[in-house]
Amino acid sequence: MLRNSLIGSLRQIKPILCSQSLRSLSNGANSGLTTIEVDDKSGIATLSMNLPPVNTLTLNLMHDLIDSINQIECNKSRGLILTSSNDKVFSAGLDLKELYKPDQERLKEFWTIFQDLWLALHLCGIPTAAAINGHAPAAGCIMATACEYRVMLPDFVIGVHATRFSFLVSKWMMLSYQSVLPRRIVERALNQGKLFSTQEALEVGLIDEVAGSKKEALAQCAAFIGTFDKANPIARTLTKRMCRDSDVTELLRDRAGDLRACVDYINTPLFQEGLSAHLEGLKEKK
Ligand SMILES: CCCCCCCC/C=C\C/C=C/C(=O)SCCNC(=O)CCNC(=O)[C@H](O)C(C)(C)COP(=O)(O)OP(=O)(O)OC[C@H]1O[C@@H](n2cnc3c(N)ncnc32)[C@H](O)[C@@H]1OP(=O)(O)O
Repeated sequence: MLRNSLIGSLRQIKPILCSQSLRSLSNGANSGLTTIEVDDKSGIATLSMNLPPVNTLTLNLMHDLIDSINQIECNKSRGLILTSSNDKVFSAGLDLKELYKPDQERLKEFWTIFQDLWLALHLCGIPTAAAINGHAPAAGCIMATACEYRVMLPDFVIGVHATRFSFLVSKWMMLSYQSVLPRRIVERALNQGKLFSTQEALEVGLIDEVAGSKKEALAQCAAFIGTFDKANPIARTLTKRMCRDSDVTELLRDRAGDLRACVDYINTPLFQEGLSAHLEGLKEKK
């Protein structure tokens, strides 16, 4: 909804066509892999990913996330906090099984919805924060960096470790990382395939705060969202979009080209062999 109107004109404010009332958030036609809770006092919506065991970004979870983000925006919540119902994993990133020997049409659909999810989070008109209450590797980290603020619990890891198993990332994913971290740190971390511990992530600025518990993390995210109380919401939204314009345009100017490059790369023996070894490694861990 909002995202689609932005594709036409990034600088325009979407007319609010949504008619649901603030407290009547339901998960409508989605698969129920996300839940939305709106705090009565603050009006802030907490969006939880709920796909056991590790919130892998499957087609259905990504669909539900986009649907939920749209609902939260349409219901004029004051802000959105993204978190997980799992107490060890925020999100394990893209569902690796979708990338292994993929059906070509399904792979195109999968990558397109991943692009859509990134756009939905990146362009969300209301303030966004991530309460990272577990590990956040790869696309889990990219989702967190698409939010405006990150609070993380101790003893977990976050980062884009794609090169460890011969994956590349698209430029828009790198830009998302780079919107939070200095370029030299991103270059090094991406090339190393580095996963940062919570403490390291705080030190480099990948996260903004550490919290002692999920409850505290949610409270810290809510406090961040409260810092915009004096800003006019429309001016804030326009300013956010202006700040993010170049990163978003990088994807929008050639979405089809990005899709082609990704599909081509995923089909290479280099990628498939690296992925196969990675999947074996995950099995052998047990
Ligand atoms: C020119 C441009 C080219 C661009 C080309 C683009 C190509 C795409 C490439 C890049 C983008 C990639 C983005 C990604 O997000 S890829 C996903 C990367 N994620 C990971 O590697 C995470 C792997 N998982 C883990 O490290 C751990 O699971 C954990 C730390 C998240 C949690 O550990 P733990 O609690 O111990 O759980 P388990 O490891 O036991 O896992 C439980 C269960 O879940 C399975 N699983 C875990 N992660 C994934 C996953 N990402 N996809 C699918 N399945 C996953 C795991 O195998 C276990 O399964 P089980 O044995 O059947 O129980």
